[in-house]
Amino acid sequence: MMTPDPKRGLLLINLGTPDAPESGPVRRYLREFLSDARVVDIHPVGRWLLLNLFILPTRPAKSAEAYRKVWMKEGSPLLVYSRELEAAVREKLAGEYDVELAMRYGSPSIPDTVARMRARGVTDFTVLPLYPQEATSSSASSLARVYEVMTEGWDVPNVRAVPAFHGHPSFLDAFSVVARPVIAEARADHVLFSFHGVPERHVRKTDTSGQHCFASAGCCDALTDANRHCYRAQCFATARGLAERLGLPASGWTVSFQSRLGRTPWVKPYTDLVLPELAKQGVKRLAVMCPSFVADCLETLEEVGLRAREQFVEAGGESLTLVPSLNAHPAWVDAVVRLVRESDGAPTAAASPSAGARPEREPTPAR
Ligand SMILES: C=CC1=C(C)c2cc3[nH]c(cc4nc(cc5[nH]c(cc1n2)c(C)c5CCC(=O)O)C(CCC(=O)O)=C4C)c(C)c3C=C
Ligand SMILES: [Fe+2]
Ligand SMILES: [Fe+2]
Repeated sequence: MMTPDPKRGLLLINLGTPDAPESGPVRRYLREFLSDARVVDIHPVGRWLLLNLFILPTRPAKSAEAYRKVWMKEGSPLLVYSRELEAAVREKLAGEYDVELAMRYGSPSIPDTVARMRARGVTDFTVLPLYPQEATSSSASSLARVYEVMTEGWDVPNVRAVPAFHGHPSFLDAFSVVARPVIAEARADHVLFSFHGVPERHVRKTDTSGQHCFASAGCCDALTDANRHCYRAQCFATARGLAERLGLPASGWTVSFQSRLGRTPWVKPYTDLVLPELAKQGVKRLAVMCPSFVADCLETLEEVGLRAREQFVEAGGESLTLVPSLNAHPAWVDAVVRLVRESDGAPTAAASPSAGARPEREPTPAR
C-alpha cells in the first residue's frame, strides 16, 4: 500500500502582544504571559500573589501608555512586522510549505493556527521559534506549547523544531546588512548590543554541569559544551559575530541586557546602567542594536528608541540611534528560508554550516 505524500507546514512563532494599547487588553496579555511557569518560575501560589497583588493592579496602565507611543495604524509593531515576514516567507516557500504565524501569548494563538493548518491537511510541521538565542522563557515555552497542542489528539503529526540561530551566518549577515548603513549614517562612535535580559536563575538552571555559569567573570566569553544552552553566552556569541562582520574594533562595542522585571538579579550588565557609563567615557554618537529581537516591538521602539535615547542624551551623549530590527528585510526573509530548508535537510543554494548551538572553535578575547 502507498503512503500518502506528507504535506509540510511551517509554523513561525513569536512571543505575542496585546490586541490594543489599552489597560484591559494589556492586562489580559500580561496575565497569560506572566502566569507561565517558564517565565515566572516560582511556586504557583507565589506567582498568583505576585501577579494579582503587585503586577496586574498597576503595570497594565503603565505599559498601555508605553504601547500607545509606538502603536502603528495597522496595530502592534510586533504583530505588524511578524505578519510582513510571514507573507514574504509564504511567497518564497509557495508550493513547498503551508506557512503561518502564531503567537505564544494572545493571538493568533498556537491552538487556532495549528487547527487551521491541520484542517488544510498539513501532516509534517517545521516550527521556527523567532528568537535567535534560546531561553526557557521564550523558545522553550513556545516549543512546549506547540508540543502540548500537537499531542492533544490521537493522530499526532510529525514536528521538527529549527534550532536557535544565534550564530548562524545567514542571521548575522542579515543583521549586518541592516545595521551597516544606519551606523554609517549616524556616524556612530560606539555600538551597543542590547539584548533582552532574563533572571540569572534561569541561566543557572541551563548549566547542566552545575559549575560553569557565573563561576568566573568570563563564563560567557565562549560557547563550550558546558554553556551551550546558556542564553547569556549565546547573546555574547551573537555580539561577537556581528562586531566581526561590522568591522568594529574591540573598544568599539559593548554588550548589555535590557527589560528586567522585579527585584531578583537579572543577567548583567544592565542597559540602563551602561548608557550613562558610556556617556561618561566620552561616547557621543551611540548606535544601539537589539539582536535578541527579529522584529521591532515595544522593547526596541519604546524602551531603546525613546527611553534609552533620552537617558543617554541626559547623561551627556549627543545622539542615540536605534538600528531597526530585521522585520521583513529581504536578507532576513532569505535567511529564514535557508534556516528552514537546512533544518529539514533540503539542499540550499550555497550550503553554509549552521552555527546554531554548536561550540565555537576559536574563543574570541574576553570582554
Ligand atoms: C527575546 C526574547 C524574550 C525573552 C527571553 C523574554 C523574557 C522575559 N520577558 C519578561 C517580561 C516582559 N517582556 C515583555 C515584552 C516582550 N518580551 C519580548 C521577548 C522576550 N522576553 C518581546 C518581543 C516583548 C515585546 C512584546 C510587544 O508587545 O511588543 C513584557 C510586556 C511589556 C511590559 O509590560 O513591559 C513583559 C512584562 C520576563 C519576566 C522574561 C523572562 C523571565
Ligand atoms: Fe520579555
Ligand atoms: Fe555564563
